[in-house]
Amino acid sequence: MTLKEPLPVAPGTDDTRAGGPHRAAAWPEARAAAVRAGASARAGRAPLGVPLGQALGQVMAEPLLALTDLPPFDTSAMDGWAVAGPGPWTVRPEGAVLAGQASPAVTADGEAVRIATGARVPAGTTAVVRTEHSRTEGALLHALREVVPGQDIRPRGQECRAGDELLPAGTAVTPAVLGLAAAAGYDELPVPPRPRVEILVLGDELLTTGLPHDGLIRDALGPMLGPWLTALGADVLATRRIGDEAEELYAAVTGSTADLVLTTGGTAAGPVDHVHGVLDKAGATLLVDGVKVRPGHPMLLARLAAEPTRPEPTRPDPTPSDPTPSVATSSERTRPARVRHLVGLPGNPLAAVSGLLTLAQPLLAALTGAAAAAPAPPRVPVRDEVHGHPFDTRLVPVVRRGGRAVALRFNGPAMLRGIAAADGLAVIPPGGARPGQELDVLDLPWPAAEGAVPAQGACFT
Ligand SMILES: Nc1nc2c(c(=O)[nH]1)N[C@H]1C(S)=C(S)[C@@H](COP(=O)(O)OP(=O)(O)OC[C@H]3O[C@@H](n4cnc5c(N)ncnc54)[C@H](O)[C@@H]3O)O[C@H]1N2
Ligand code: MOO
Repeated sequence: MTLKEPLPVAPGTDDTRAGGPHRAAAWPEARAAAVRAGASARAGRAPLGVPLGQALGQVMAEPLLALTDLPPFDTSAMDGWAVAGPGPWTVRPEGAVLAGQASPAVTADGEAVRIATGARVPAGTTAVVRTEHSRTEGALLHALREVVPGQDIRPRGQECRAGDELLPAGTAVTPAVLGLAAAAGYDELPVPPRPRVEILVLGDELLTTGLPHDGLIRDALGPMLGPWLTALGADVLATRRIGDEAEELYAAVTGSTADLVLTTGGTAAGPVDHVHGVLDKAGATLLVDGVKVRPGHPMLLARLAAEPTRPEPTRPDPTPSDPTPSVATSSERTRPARVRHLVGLPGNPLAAVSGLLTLAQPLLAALTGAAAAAPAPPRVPVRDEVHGHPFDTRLVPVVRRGGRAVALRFNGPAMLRGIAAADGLAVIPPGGARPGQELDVLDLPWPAAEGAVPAQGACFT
C-alpha cells in the first residue's frame, strides 16, 4: 500500500484515528511518511543564531551569503616587491608593506616597495615580483623573469562578491564551513532549533539497576535511546519510566511539550499494550501503523492533536494616559499551532532500534533540514548470502570488512549483541540478498570501525 498523508479513509470509517485497523506500510514508504511528517513540523520554526563555536555538526537553516568581498582588497599572494610599470624599479626607502596595514602609500610608475604575503597592495601596483625572482643593485630592483601584469596579486572579490551565495541552506556545518563563514564575516550561523524529544519507557517488568530476577529484566532502552537521539542532534528533555498504566501514559503524552515523543513497548496487542488506545483517546492521527520490516513491525508514527491555539499578546503603542500598557486586549494575533509527533517503538530492543532508524531518524532529519544535507545511504556489496523475509524488509546488523558488508549473528528482535558490535544496519529486501549484491547500509551516528580489530568475533555468522 502506498502511504499518503493522511492515510486514505474507507467510506464511512475514521480509521486514520488511532485504534483503526492495523495497516502495515512498506518500509520505504514508512520512511517517506516520516520525512513528510518532519517536514510538516518544520514550517514556522524560526532559525537560531548560534556562535560559530557551537554550530559544528548542525545544518544551516539559511544560505550562507558572503557578507564581504573575498579577498576584501587586492592582496599580495607572495612575499616580494609591489612594482608599478616596467622595471627596473627604484626601491622606495620606507619599510615593507605588511599584512594588516590599513592603507599603504601609492606606488608610482617605476617604483618598487617591499611587500608581505597577505598585505594590501598599494594603489598603482601592477604586479608583485617574488623575492626569489628579483635582485637588488643599490637602490634598483631587477626582475629575473618576465613580469606579467597582475601576477601574484589576488584581486578583490576573486573568490566571491558580497551577497554571493557561498553554500545553500541545509549544508552540514563542518570545520571547513566554519572557516569559510568566519572568512566571509560571520560571528554566528543560523541553525534550526534542536528538536526536543521526550522518551517514555513503558513496562512494569523493567529494572533500572542490578540483575534480572523473578521475571523482571533490565531496561535496555532507557540508557540507549537518550544518547542515541543526542547523537542524532536532538535535545532530549527527559527519559521517563512509566509503568503499564494507560492513565499515566495518557497524561505523559498529552502533557509533553516535546516536538517528538518516543515511547518504547506497548505497541502490540497484549493485555497491557496501551499505546494505540492512548493515541486514540488523545485524538492523535496515525500516519504509520505497522511497517513491513523485521524486526520492529509493530512500530508506529502518529501526529499528536494540535495544542490549543493561544492568543499571542502584542504591545500597542503607548498613549499619554497609559504610558506602559503591559498586554493588548484588542489586537491579538494567533500563534500557529506547533505540529508534534509520537513514534511508538516496539519493546523488543533490536525492534526498537529498527523503529528508531525507520521512523524517528528520518523525521528528525527532515525537521532540522538535515535530510537535504545527508548523502544517500552508502550501497555496499554483501559478502555472503543473507536470508530474507518472504514479504518484509529485514534490517540486519553488519560490519564492513574489506569494502563488503558482513552480517552479524545475534540479530534477533530481543538481542542487542549484534548491533552493539555493528557499523550499520543493512537493508535486506524481501526475499533476501545474494553474495555480492549491493545493499543500502544505514549508518549509525558514531564512527564506523572499518579496519579496527573486531571485538565482535563471536557475532560473525
Ligand atoms: N500476538 C502478537 N504478539 C506479538 C506480536 C504480534 O504480531 N502478535 N508482535 C511481536 C513483536 S514482533 C514485537 S516487537 C513485540 C512488540 O511488543 P510491544 O511493543 O507491545 O512491546 P512489549 O510487549 O511491551 O515488550 C516486548 C518485549 O520487549 C521487552 N521490553 C520492553 N521494553 C523493554 C526495555 N525498555 N528494555 C528491554 N526489554 C524491553 C519486553 O519485556 C518484552 O519481552 O510484540 C510481539 N508480540
Ligand atoms: O519484529 Mo518484532 O519487532 O520481531 O521484534
